[in-house]
Amino acid sequence: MSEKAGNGRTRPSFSVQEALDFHVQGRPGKLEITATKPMATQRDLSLAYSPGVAEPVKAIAEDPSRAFDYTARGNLVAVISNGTSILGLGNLGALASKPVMEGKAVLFKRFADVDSIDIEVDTEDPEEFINCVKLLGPSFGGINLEDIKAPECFIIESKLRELMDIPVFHDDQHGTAIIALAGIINALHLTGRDMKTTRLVCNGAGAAGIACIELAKAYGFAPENVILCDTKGVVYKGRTEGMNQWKSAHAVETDMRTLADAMVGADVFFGVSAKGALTPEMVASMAPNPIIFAMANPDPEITPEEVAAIRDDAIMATGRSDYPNQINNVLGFPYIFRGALDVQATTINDAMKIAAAEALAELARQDVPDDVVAAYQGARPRYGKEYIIPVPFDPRLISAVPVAVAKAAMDTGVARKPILNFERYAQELSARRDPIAATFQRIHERVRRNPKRVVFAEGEEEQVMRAAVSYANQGLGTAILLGRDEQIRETARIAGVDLDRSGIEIVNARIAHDRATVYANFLYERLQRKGYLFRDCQRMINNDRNHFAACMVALGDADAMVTGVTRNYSTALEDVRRVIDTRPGHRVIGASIVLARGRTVIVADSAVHDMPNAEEIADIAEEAAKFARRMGYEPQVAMLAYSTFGHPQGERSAKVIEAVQILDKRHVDFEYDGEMAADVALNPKLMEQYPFCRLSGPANVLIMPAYHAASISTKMLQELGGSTVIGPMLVGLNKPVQIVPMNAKDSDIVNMAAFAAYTAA
Ligand SMILES: NC(=O)C1=CN([C@@H]2O[C@H](COP(=O)(O)OP(=O)(O)OC[C@H]3O[C@@H](n4cnc5c(N)ncnc54)[C@H](OP(=O)(O)O)[C@@H]3O)[C@@H](O)[C@H]2O)C=CC1
Ligand SMILES: CC(=O)C(=O)O
Ligand SMILES: [Mg+2]
Repeated sequence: MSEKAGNGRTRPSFSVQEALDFHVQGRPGKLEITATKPMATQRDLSLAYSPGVAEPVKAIAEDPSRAFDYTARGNLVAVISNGTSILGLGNLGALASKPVMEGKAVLFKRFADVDSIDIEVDTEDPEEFINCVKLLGPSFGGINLEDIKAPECFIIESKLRELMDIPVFHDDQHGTAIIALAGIINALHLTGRDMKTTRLVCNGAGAAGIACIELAKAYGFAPENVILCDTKGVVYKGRTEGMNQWKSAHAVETDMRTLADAMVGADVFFGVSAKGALTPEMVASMAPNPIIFAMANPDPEITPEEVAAIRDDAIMATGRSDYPNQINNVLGFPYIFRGALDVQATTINDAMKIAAAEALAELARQDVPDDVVAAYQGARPRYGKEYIIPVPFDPRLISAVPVAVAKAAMDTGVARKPILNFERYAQELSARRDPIAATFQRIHERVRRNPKRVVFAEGEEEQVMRAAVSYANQGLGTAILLGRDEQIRETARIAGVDLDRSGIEIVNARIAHDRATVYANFLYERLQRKGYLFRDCQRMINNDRNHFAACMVALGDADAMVTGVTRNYSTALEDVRRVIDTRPGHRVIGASIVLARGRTVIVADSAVHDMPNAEEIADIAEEAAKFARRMGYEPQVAMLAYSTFGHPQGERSAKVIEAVQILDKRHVDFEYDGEMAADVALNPKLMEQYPFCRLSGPANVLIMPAYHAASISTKMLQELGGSTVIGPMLVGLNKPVQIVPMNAKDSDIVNMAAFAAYTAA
């Protein structure tokens, strides 16, 4: 199910079971480790391990800084917790914190290409914890402490900062403080307030609370205007109950005793405490145009809906991704460490934190360019009440924040390896982004704004049901499960899938008589001169779900279709093509997207043409180039063969050479060349040996000389090369249909359904 959030956006939701299934699927958890060097031959082994490994060992022993050259240390951050304050869930122990820590580790990778590993340390004793982390120093380029409760976290962090020569950063303290500062800089600007006279109440005097107000004061808030509260109420001078030295440092002379007292007339509320801690009455008592950052996770101190019910002049932010204005440290830690690692900083100091906050605040004030709109669910946000801070998916963050952090590190003398050319650095940072993730996000967002009805032809299969539920839950539209009602419900019951929700329809092909006759007539019209009797068509409609589903799409009862898990690809394709034609002026091909080592290439034709002739190869190249553009890439098409520019000669290569000549005659509007071998197409050094080659860089579209080459190479890459292969996607049909591989997981099916919906007119 999906709910409406602010800004007219759809808020995807999920069930407890879905969250658990997400973690259990495939390899349990969210992380694995892959090698960056080949480990195939005896020589590889003797270089990677004994005896070759002795050489970097000796070099590092002589000069420790060489560890950044010869090991993964320079890009490796440990996410370390003892689980004493997991999100806002409390002290649930080291082991229970592992899903969060794995999550932080993968966010490091996803957003900033920082390698990261989680470490859960099973002790509540600060001394033991400090000793453990201190001894891990040689392994990492940085330490991200996480979800350690106050006040122990202060002792732990300050001691480790003293003991270690790499950045030690307690994310719940400084990450939160940095993002909150970024948000408050803009919120004050929008409400015309002066920081020096603004009254701030912070509820929560733990890791996040203390750090938030410390940074706010360092930036200009007057100490007397900042009131700190905890479970005992206001932290006032002279209070003895539940105090510690970190709270005492922020105690003020006041008669206020409760949060409710403090909130009267307050300009700003920071919540880093617990769900529901702020009441509507307290919000009502705040100053005009109040600023409310309810940052507790997973549930905020008060919801935006509750605030909106009381007053409409508030600037509202939460820690969650499903409301506007997410004040969450995910906006900070990946990029702050990226910048710190890139200059081999010895620490993350205040100047670096403030630089990060200012860079974030500045980004929200800039116009959102076209290629960034997708990150904002398709809406182009404008700096204002509902947009004071960028979203974590904003692709500009990776170049904006690390640059600011690295510069500040250099300016304050903590950078061991200065950046020499910041323009080039910003470009390198952008290249670290995973383009396909952004593409799929764009596809999902586009569909969410214009939801579609997708028929899932194999509705009785468990993974298909899960995909359908996820499709509907993500707000992508209506998922129609085709199959026997009884059978679908029984399988769903056993698998624990809840189908009784809006956005899911079950259609029983056998008893949907009214449409079945229409479909049979439609099919008979198409096939009567191809050797089919009416009876045959009736049978296909009644007994075969691919034909039924394809007719639904052909006749407008559904917008798009997904099938494939129960039948091999070519059979499913034959079924579909009996019902749906090629789009005029197009050619039906399969295009696979291969993601390998930060690179994305499109491979075609990976589904349809067995042994294409030259004309067909040229058509495939044109269709694949269009597909590439649709996916957001400017095509650079390599026409592949086993030969390169005429050597060695052979029959298949001759067809590819002819295809290139055909494209020349067609004056197509994209870069292409060939014939060439795959290594020449992909490796710029090899390409340099052919200076006349018309490609301006490594190819991103590879046209295979035949189906077998496409199929074998993509499947080998998937199985042996550690690459992700998406597809083949069917391109060129007149109606959107996608066929998934038989081993597709529910997430693959959802992606294909979303892609089919995206291409539905
Ligand atoms: N949005 C974001 O990016 C982040 C959000 N957070 C959220 O902030 C919250 C606190 O995290 P953290 O600082 O790490 O935790 P800590 O355990 O270090 O501190 C918790 C603090 O909250 C106070 N507190 C708890 N419940 C209440 C309540 N009902 N009313 C008033 N004060 C309360 C505690 O009071 P006392 O001292 O009296 O026990 C303590 O001071 C969590 O919900 C967490 O999810 C944290 C980091 C980042
Ligand atoms: C976001 C985060 O780190 C927390 O809630 O603890
Ligand atoms: Mg945390």
